[in-house]
Amino acid sequence: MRNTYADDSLALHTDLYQINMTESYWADGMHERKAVFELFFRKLPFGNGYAVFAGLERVLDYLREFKFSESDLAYLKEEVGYKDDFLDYLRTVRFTGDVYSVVEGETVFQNEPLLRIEAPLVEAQLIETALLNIVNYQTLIATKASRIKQIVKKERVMEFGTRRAQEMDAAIWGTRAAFIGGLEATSNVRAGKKFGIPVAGTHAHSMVQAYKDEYEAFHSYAKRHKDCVFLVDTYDTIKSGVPTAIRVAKELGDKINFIGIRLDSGDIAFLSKEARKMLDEAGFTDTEIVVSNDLDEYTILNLKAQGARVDSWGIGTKLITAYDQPALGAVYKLVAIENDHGTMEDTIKISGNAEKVTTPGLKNVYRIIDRENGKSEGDYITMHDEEPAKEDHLKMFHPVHTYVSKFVSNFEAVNLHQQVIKAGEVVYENPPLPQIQAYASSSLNLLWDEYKRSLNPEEYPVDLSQKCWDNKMRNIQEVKDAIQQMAGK
Ligand SMILES: Nc1ncnc2c1ncn2[C@@H]1O[C@H](COP(=O)(O)OP(=O)(O)OP(=O)(O)O)[C@@H](O)[C@H]1O
Ligand SMILES: O=P(O)(O)OC[C@H]1O[C@H](OP(=O)(O)OP(=O)(O)O)[C@H](O)[C@@H]1O
Ligand SMILES: O=C(O)c1cccnc1
Repeated sequence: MRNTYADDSLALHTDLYQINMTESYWADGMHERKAVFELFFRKLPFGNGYAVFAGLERVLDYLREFKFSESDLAYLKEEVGYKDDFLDYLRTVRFTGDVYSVVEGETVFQNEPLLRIEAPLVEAQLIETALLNIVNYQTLIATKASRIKQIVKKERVMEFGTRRAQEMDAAIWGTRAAFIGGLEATSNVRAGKKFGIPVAGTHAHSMVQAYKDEYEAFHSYAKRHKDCVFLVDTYDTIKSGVPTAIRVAKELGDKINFIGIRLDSGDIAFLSKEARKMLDEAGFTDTEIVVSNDLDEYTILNLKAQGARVDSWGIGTKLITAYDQPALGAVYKLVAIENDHGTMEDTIKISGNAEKVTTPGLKNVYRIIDRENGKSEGDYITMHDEEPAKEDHLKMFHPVHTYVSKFVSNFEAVNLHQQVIKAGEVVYENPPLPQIQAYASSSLNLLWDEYKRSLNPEEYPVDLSQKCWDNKMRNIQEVKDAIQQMAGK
């Protein structure tokens, strides 16, 4: 069974428990209490030394439009059994809060708030699932793309993954995230239309198979397409594919723009070197060799080490599905809530695992940049009312291994958060995508190379201010005292 609705909305793109909690908050009169949630991940993906934030554009669209439609409410009534008074309340819910976020393309790290949501409790609660859904995937793919681009360096990388992506939304938004991470083009035409990403492509084996002959296929392709990249590995790359491509290019001369060839199977290092020799000997020294076939940063690094002659990389499955780590694991945690008397109180989630204990209270995250060398010393998480830019020097220490510390002076402290929504109104205009991509690249330039290497990078410091640390310890102690008191009763 599949139902379609003219007034479909994304408000139900949430977990049932969010609506159940909303019902309790509403029934207990807590729904309007101001709550503060933070969205962050705990561990960098792919063993990488940094991540690239993406997803804000869709988050803003989602929050701007947030509203239960009549068919949503009818479904909740009929299928879940919520009562009319609660449904009448849900009908009025919009997102009216404030959102602070890092911008898309920002280099980000573990345990720092990427978004801070300050809103009435129900609103902040209902949006959790969708926000995580969006940011988890897009940040993961932008990071994977950036990793790949760090290895490729100057050659062009094209995103070829739509056919292998986890359904259509993932292909479209994954492509956008991949572009933010540094890819130059996509084969997905709809992503090109929707986001202005350059589209690019060659042709498939099926075309050669359809004509049953490489010469016929290349000729026919060239008749209608001036820019030609011929796929040369359908039968035999060296004996048939490359010589046929050269023959067609020579015959058609200026009538076509012979961009080059694509290799999609076999030993890419060997074949690319052989093909390069053949193309050069035929006088096509400016032509490009495009390669594809289950590539990722590891294979590319290896191919480069073997001296493969590649000008352009087409990357599908392993990028768009984040093949080696399919989840970022970002979470959304309550850090403060208004109490009965109308003042904000911190909240904490305790865990046996020190790294999983949340850091309570409203916080900011600053990038501490050394004024002398322009490089980033680390990120510094403060309580909301601290102003590290006004300090002469900062003590930065590891949030778990506190003995690891350093003093920094002559620094700039750049607040990574921008207010993107104010009282429900979007107040931030996302820059055009090429600008976001350029920002991602400049943000990465702040990092020393040690944090950017793909294998065993140094751990970038994400430290707490003394005040933040003391506040966390005080909150832990308060919870412990309360538990002890209860146990003693
Ligand atoms: N020289 C190379 N060094 C390391 N890996 C390579 C090299 N050449 C190709 N690969 C990678 O090896 C993997 C498998 O290639 P393989 O040659 O086994 O199969 P294939 O050529 O794809 O076969 P098929 O004809 O079924 O497509 C791919 O991920 C490809 O990118
Ligand atoms: O290998 P990926 O990184 O996932 O990149 C996408 C792949 O999609 C195509 O293969 P496919 O076998 O689907 O079609 P084809 O017959 O056109 O080669 C293309 O040739 C690439 O190999
Ligand atoms: O244009 C191509 O060569 C292409 C596009 C999608 C997937 N594989 C290859």
